[in-house]
Parts: sequence; structure tokens; C-alpha cells
Amino acid sequence: MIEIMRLTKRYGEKTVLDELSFQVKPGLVTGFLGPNGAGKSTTMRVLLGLDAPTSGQGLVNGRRYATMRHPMREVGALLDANAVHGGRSALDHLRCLARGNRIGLSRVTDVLEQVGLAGVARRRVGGFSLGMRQRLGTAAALLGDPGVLMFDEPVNGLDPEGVRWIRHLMRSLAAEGRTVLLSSHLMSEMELTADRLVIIGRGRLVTETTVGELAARHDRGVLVRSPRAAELTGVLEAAGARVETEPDGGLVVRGLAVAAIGDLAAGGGLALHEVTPRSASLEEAYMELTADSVEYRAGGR
Ligand SMILES: Nc1ncnc2c1ncn2[C@@H]1O[C@H](COP(=O)(O)OP(=O)(O)OP(=O)(O)O)[C@@H](O)[C@H]1O
Repeated sequence: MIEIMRLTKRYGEKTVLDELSFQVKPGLVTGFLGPNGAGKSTTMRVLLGLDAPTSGQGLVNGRRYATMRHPMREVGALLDANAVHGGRSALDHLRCLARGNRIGLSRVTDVLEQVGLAGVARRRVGGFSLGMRQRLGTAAALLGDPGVLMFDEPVNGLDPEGVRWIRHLMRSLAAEGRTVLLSSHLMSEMELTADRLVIIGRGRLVTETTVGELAARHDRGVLVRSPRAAELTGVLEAAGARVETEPDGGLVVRGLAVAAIGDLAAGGGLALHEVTPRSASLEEAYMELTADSVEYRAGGR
């Protein structure tokens, strides 16, 4: 369990986190989304004791990171895949971490297998591609078999096979009952991986939701065409739908699912020539939600 409680972080005049509060529950993948500069990395850094909050706090299993005796056994994190000594081998890097955290060396072999790096374990990390470093960072996060895991943009640098692997790994870690927090600025990635979504912008909570809820909230109705549109409107409205007629005669129906519209039309003997759900894509919904909090935007918009 991760608890962010009224977390505020200022750098000089700049407020990076502004009374941010949310919780991340076990057994789920929680997607942590926000535009560039929203404060995702800063939140994770505070949780890991790498940055001190200006006020408020971030707790893992009810405790601050700094007070944990063997932190890697409680929380594993991948923040920056490049933050590793290039002169060492993957094996030495992990062994060193294991010793420092009183973790049995057999775990090193296990996690190297798990992330697919067993074959290159003795190679110098300096020669690793970004994707391989992401895997090594993931291995380090998993080393202490922690119940809480945090990954900052873990798919950066991974090829499609690697992206699929990470997605599967996140889901299986959550299925084992672990708390998984996964940051990204890409909704498309979260759509496939996350159960819950925590969306922030400019250091503030925009919304806590699920993929399904977000899609429903941005439902734009179902476009229906029928040669007997007026009669169909009556039937649908009688069933509780809100129906608007478009200039070209199409009906935009809200409050009824596609199947219900089809059934009602069939029941009334009314032919349908088109039934198209017009839900906004999750990406559009996310862009709308965060439009006011985008800090860095290309010119001309
Ligand atoms: N040490 C620092 N000093 C001053 N400002 C900082 C510092 N670290 C981060 N910031 C600022 O804090 C803001 C939030 O940064 P953060 O990296 O947490 O965002 P993010 O949501 O992770 O973004 P991204 O998706 O780009 O990684 C940014 O505007 C950044 O410039």
C-alpha cells in the first residue's frame, strides 16, 4: 500500500507538487499518468526518500522509506535505468545490491532469469542497450521480493516484445497481490496495463479513476441511422434514452448501450442502417482532462 498525503514539493518559487493525495492499493496495477513535468518522478523520488517533501508525506506500508531497515525488501523501484555503474557486470551489480540489503544471492540468479538477462549476466553494463538496462533495473527492483513496486516510464527504450513483456510482468506482479505503481505519459500504454488510473497535472490530482470509468465518462453516445428515425426516436426515448437529431438525419443516442438500441429497434420492427458507438478514445479523454495542466507544449497550438 502506498499513501501520498497532502504532499507538497517546492523548488524555490516553483511548486512541483501541490497538496497531492492519493492511495495505491495492493493487487492492482495503478497507472500514474500526467503530462511531462506533472510531478510523477518527483512523487516517486519522495516516496523513495531521494527528495525531501516541503510538507506532507509519502508512506509505503504506513512507513517512511528512511525508517525501513531493509528497504529493498519492502519496496522495489525502477526510476532511471541509466543510473548504474557501467564498468560492472549485471551479475556484480545485483550481487552488490543483494549484499547491501541482506538478500540471499540465489535471488540474483532468479531475477536475472525472470528479466531475461541470464545469458548476458557477466557482460559489462556499459555495453547494454537502453532496453537491457531497463531489464536490469527491473531485476534490481524485484531483487528483494518486495510487496510494493514502482516503475517510472518502464517501457522507454523497449522494443515491442519488451513492451509486451513489461506489461505481462506488471500484471502478474499485481496478480500476486503486490502493489504496483507505474508511471507513464502515454494513455495508450496504460489502457492495456492498468486497472486504476491516478492522473495528475501541475502537481495536483486531476482524477482517480479506472480505464472503464474514464471511457464511460467521455461517452459521446451512439450514432444511429434508420429510415424511420422519428419512430425510432420515440421508442428510444420511451426507454429512457436522450436522443438528438443531427442535421443529416442521424440520431445521437445517449443513455443506452448498442445492444439495447438494437433490441428496441428490432422490437418495434424498425430497420437500422447504422449503429456506431462514438466514445472518445481514452487518449482523447486523457488529453481533455489534462489540457489545462500541460506545461510544455509545442508552438502553434
Ligand atoms: N531538482 C529540481 N530542481 C528544480 N526543479 C525541478 C527539480 N526536479 C524536478 N523539477 C521540476 O519539477 C517538475 C516536475 O518534474 P517531474 O520530473 O517530477 O515530472 P514528471 O511528471 O515525472 O515528468 P516527465 O514525464 O517529463 O518525466 C518539472 O517542471 C521539473 O522541471
